[in-house]
Amino acid sequence: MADEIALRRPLAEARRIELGQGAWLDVLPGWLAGSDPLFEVLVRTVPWRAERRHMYDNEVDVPRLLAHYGEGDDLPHPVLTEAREALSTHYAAELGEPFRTAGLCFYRDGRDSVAWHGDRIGRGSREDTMVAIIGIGEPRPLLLRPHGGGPTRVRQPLGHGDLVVMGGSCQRTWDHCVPKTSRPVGPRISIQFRPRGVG
Ligand SMILES: O=C(O)CCC(=O)C(=O)O
Ligand SMILES: [Fe+2]
Repeated sequence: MADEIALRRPLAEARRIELGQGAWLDVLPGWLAGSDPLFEVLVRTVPWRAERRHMYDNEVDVPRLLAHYGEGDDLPHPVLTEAREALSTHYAAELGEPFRTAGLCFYRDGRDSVAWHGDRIGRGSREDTMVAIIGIGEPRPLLLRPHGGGPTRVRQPLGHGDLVVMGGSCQRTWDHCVPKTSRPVGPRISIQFRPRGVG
């Protein structure tokens, strides 16, 4: 059933990209099947809110819609609970704790974006940790470069059920962003799972 919403590949098939400085990126294209029907459910049912605030090191007004699910909150679809549990199991030894929170971002079109940053609110600024992201809807590239600037070193498209996991020192030694684009692009939702105290 092409439209069934389910995880379809073992996480062991993820490919690891060593970024250097103790940072890495695991990539698993098409982890989630049925991402289009899931997208429709999330657009309709998630309590999206617009947010203008300062976040991360230096900026930013937030040109995208957000929703946050803390520990113990029910996630907006059971497949997201399954995904969080599968990630917690697969990375248990390496991470040493489960993924606990979920942040959802809705990029309505190419004007929605997130500026260069590391997830350094909390423990990501001091410790190795992991942030797992599933992209659904239209792919938008996640760019990575070493913290402090310089050219983009990785450009990883994320959409239609693709998974990336940023790990090791990635949040403090590297920055990531989803740039604006003037190309016509459809909407995209990003789902990020993080351990306790990582933001
Ligand atoms: O949209 C994405 O895939 C990345 C989002 C992100 O980096 C964040 O919310 O911290
Ligand atoms: Fe981030």
